[in-house]
Amino acid sequence: MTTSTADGNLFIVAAPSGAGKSSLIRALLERHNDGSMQVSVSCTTRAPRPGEVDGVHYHFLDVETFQRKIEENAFYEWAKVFDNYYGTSRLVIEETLQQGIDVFLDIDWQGARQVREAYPQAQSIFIVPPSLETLEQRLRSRGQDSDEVIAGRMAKAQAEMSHYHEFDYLLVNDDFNESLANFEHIVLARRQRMALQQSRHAAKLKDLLANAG
Ligand SMILES: Nc1nc2c(ncn2[C@@H]2O[C@H](COP(=O)(O)OP(=O)(O)O)[C@@H](O)[C@H]2O)c(=O)[nH]1
Ligand SMILES: Nc1ncnc2c1ncn2[C@@H]1O[C@H](COP(=O)(O)OP(=O)(O)O)[C@@H](O)[C@H]1O
Repeated sequence: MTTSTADGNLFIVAAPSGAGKSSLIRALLERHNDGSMQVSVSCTTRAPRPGEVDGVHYHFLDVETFQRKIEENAFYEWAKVFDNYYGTSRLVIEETLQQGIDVFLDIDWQGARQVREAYPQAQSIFIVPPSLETLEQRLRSRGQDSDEVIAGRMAKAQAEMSHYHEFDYLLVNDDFNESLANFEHIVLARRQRMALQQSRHAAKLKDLLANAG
């Protein structure tokens, strides 16, 4: 991907299912609803949960369509998670970043690896629950998955968590408001740093042009 200093920032947010990543991203976007941040809507072959809307929560695709998109190189990253395919649309990410908008990717560790390789300046945040018991309680309280699905997610949680060290930040989501404040701090600090770099570039360029003239 070609980048300019005015590009938006790319944030990877991963967590075991039920740790609270969707809730934290949603709450952050509600606090910054000025169009400067967006969450990427992934494509998936999993069935919609009750209340999930096509194009809002996910783009729900059949396996054949998903595989065709893989062949067309339409995904920035993709992975198989819990026996379903999930992927991030390349075009949407590139266009959104080029508009200077920050993008959040709610993806698993496999996707995070691919994004880091393609876009090393991406910031990655791993969210963990305070305990496995709490994780199970959250999956149950969400009330959207069957016992079988919850058991499968709990079984995979430890495998997902074993990748925490690949991430720039680790956030323990115990008290929600405290986690939200920490999450916001990470995001705003990155923005500030990039803005500072950009202004340094601008100042250097001005000097260079003045000296050349
Ligand atoms: N690699 C990758 N993983 C994704 C993508 N979208 C969602 N996931 C991950 O797939 C897993 C399951 O997501 P989902 O079925 O929505 O369950 P939830 O995490 O319990 O809400 C989570 O770890 C998501 O972060 C994507 O576009 N790419
Ligand atoms: N800090 C927290 N304390 C208590 N409940 C939480 C907290 N964070 C999230 N939850 C709840 O846990 C459930 C799972 O959160 P969700 O954001 O859907 O997880 P994920 O996107 O990581 O799968 C939801 O019912 C959510 O409201």
